[in-house]
Amino acid sequence: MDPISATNDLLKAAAQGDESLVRSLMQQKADALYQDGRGRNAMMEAAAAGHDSIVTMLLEAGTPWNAIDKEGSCAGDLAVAAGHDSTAEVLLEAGMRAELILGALERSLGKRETGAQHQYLQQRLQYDAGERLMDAEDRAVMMAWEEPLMEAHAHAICSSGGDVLNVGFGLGLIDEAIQRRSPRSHTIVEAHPDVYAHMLQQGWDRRPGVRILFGRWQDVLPGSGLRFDGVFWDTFSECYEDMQEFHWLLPGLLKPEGIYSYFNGLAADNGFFHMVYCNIARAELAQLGFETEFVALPIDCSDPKVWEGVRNRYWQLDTYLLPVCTFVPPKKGEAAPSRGDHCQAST
Ligand SMILES: C[S@@+](CC[C@H](N)C(=O)[O-])C[C@H]1O[C@@H](n2cnc3c(N)ncnc32)[C@H](O)[C@@H]1O
Repeated sequence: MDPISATNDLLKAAAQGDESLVRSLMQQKADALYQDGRGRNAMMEAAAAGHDSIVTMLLEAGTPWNAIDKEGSCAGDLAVAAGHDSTAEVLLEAGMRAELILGALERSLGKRETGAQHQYLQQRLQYDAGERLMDAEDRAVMMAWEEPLMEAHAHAICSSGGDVLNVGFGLGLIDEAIQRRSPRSHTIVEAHPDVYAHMLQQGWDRRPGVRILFGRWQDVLPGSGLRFDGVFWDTFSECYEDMQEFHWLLPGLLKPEGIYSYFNGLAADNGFFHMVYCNIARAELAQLGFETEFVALPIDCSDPKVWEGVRNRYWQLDTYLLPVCTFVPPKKGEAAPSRGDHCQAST
């Protein structure tokens, strides 16, 4: 059979779940990467119909877990939408494995964007009527629609009422929510000079229990000797590797049973990619001694008016998965987690 006919037949055989035909067509050089008029490849067809073994076969043949069709759905999205939980699980594990290996490879090659943060910190920022904080390139640094999320994050990290740390002030939404809970102390780390000036102008240095550390968390937290009961992390112009680096600091920043939470905007333009990243973060935090649960909160910011004039539409989902990570340090005699463990791609 010629490769074009074999490829067309592969799409049909994958949808129908005919495993032996799929295998035979692959041997006849059918193209598993081919995407038809709707942008669907054979693995997407198999995933939409819940054929786990064919999905596994096509993954092993090199089909990327994260190819998307013309509507922006990947194979995992199609499996989830059709209620095929076990198929979604196969793809979730494949996604985690691939991303962890990629991350480990990039780290070992020293591949990392470092200029973006430097550029951001040099830019002039603008507070738009308290509704949003914008950078000089029309990117929203923080937006008021996040207020209910910040309220929920504050609730999680202030549960013990003790010493609380927030990294990244932005609009100060979470800091207002923390203040309403009157913790014993409230430390805020902020790196941008315009945001810091705004904080001083608003009198944040005189608010009860507040200590402001002006500078990048990378510079002001390591070696500070500070310990907290609750920590929240929400910065801007930093990447997943920066977040990992922050996570490595956590065992030295949190008291036992302390709560850590972060703005969960990982891959927030696709539901399945988002799930993969939530699971990667959970697995990596587990290696550092954290038990993580995600609390699902409905969120609707789909009104186009919200995003008028904003270049980076950083949220596109209808459910927010709020991470609540409890620090359970290893008991005496148990091995302490290390940065090296964390880089394993086998979780
Ligand atoms: C998304 S906003 C935080 C919003 C905040 N959660 C709120 O409730 O309004 C991000 C903030 O982190 C600050 N930031 C960015 N990188 C930082 C870093 N490396 N260290 C400390 N602050 C940083 C930004 O200047 C910005 O004020």
